[in-house]
Amino acid sequence: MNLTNYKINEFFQTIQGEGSYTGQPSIFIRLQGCPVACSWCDTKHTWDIEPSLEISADKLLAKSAETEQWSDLSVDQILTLIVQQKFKAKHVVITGGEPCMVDLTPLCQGLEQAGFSTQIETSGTFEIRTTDSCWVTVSPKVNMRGGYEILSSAMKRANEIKHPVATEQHIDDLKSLLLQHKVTTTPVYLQPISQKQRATELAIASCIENDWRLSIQVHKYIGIE
Ligand SMILES: C[S@@+](CC[C@H](N)C(=O)[O-])C[C@H]1O[C@@H](n2cnc3c(N)ncnc32)[C@H](O)[C@@H]1O
Ligand SMILES: Nc1nc2[nH]cc(C(=O)O)c2c(=O)[nH]1
Ligand code: SF4
Ligand SMILES: [Mg+2]
Repeated sequence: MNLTNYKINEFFQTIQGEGSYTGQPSIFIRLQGCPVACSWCDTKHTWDIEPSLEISADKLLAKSAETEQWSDLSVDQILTLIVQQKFKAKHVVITGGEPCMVDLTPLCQGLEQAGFSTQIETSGTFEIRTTDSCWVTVSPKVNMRGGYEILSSAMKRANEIKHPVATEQHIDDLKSLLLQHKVTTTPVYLQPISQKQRATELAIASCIENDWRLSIQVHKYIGIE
């Protein structure tokens, strides 16, 4: 029995739309809570953990819109829900919010023992606690509110770095970060912020210039979750 609990904002099956796993059928587990406060964040409804907004697992599954409501579920409950929902995907993406505010090891262990591959999406501002086999996507947030710094251990653990960009400053920030943390072999993706045309053009040009890869949030272009 694994009774570690996680605060979950959303739980759904879709196609991974970002990074190396783009196109992979995936079950998404979106955790509640993030203090990093990126101004352009597309999941601001996950920032606060408001005790009065706790809901049951049934209500979580019935959610049809993005809300700040969350549900407190154990690893065993999560595994049961995956079976009940008849989800077919074999890959699980744990995102947020900032999932690394909590220890993800019990959740990833439980999922991997049940036959799933696991991936986490993180800002790299908290220690990454997960299994060795988990695929870690670090999307560094430089100089965010509260003075969050990217942990050197997160940059080392990253299987891929996915940097949101809209301005030349973001490109310069990324170059400094890669130099500072001596990143040479980890695949680097640029992700245009909010599908903006200028951001996309900048990302394309910078990918070609630096031999980085482009991640365009495919799900937003095709109108899926
Ligand atoms: C919502 S975050 C949650 C996980 C974690 N807090 C993080 O920032 O990596 C998931 C991914 O979406 C990216 N993202 C958030 N808002 C975005 C936006 N408006 N445009 C492009 N990417 C965005 C983040 O950089 C991150 O790679
Ligand atoms: N389809 C889809 N792919 C994604 N990849 C990362 C996402 C995220 O919000 O972390 C995300 C998301 O919200 N939807
Ligand atoms: S770290 Fe992630 S979830 Fe938190 S504000 Fe930034 S993009 Fe949003
Ligand atoms: Mg998203």
